[in-house]
Amino acid sequence: MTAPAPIPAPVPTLGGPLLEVRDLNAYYGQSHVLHGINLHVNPGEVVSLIGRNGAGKTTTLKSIMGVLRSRTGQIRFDGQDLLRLPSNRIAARGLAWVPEERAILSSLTVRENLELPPARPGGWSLERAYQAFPVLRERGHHPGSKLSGGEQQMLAIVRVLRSSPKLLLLDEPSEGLAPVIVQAIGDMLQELRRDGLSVILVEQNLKFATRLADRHYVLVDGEVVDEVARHEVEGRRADLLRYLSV
Ligand SMILES: Nc1ncnc2c1ncn2[C@@H]1O[C@H](COP(=O)(O)OP(=O)(O)OP(=O)(O)O)[C@@H](O)[C@H]1O
Repeated sequence: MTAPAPIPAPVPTLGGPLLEVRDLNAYYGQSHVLHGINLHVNPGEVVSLIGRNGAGKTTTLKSIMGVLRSRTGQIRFDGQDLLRLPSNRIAARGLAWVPEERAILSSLTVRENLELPPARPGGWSLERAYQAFPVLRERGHHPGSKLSGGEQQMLAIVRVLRSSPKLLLLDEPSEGLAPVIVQAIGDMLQELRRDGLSVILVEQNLKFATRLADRHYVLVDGEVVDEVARHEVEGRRADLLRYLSV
């Protein structure tokens, strides 16, 4: 058996980060949930947001995507401020979000889900999607509602890759899935990483997150309280586990 190819480190660019979030505050009505989040994602980097339930990970993704509009601060992507753009224009700039609830169209078949909307230039072809997850070809005529949780997650991810995003936002892709499916999704994300796609990965599964991410931001009560780089993970594993334990 040959050893897997080493994953190249992301190439630092002179152009600065792809995404830069500064002093992000977010609100649900009167409830102030994010308290000055600062984070960035460099081109080709996989960054994780980790933290307990309710720490603000999903709210950070929703704020970046403009799905939650009640927010202040700065969100710069590819040099442009996203704060005032509606979510469809944010998506059109190359950000793709796969929410925790795996937004697929449950009444449409797998194939219809993949074909709607049509692939953009540089996006994944149907063939590439089927090569990554052959089960999607086998289930091509099944409605989304009849898929297992793992199949839904695979479909949700490859569906957004059809639009050729520059930054992929994944919310707990491993949650509730069997180890073999988590492994398959992790392998596919490694492939995307090798291709240079930038990713923000929200995770509570530390093993999954540390396998993939170059850096980890730890969120507690709507604030980033720590940042751990890949090379620091081994020495700081106890801290990371403590941040996640209830
Ligand atoms: N729609 C909402 N209305 C009001 N408060 C909300 C809403 N969604 C989330 N919250 C609150 O905002 C805070 C942050 O929640 P968020 O979902 O971002 O956390 P999380 O870190 O993603 O955790 P989880 O894994 O549980 O989703 C929590 O206190 C949560 O109760």
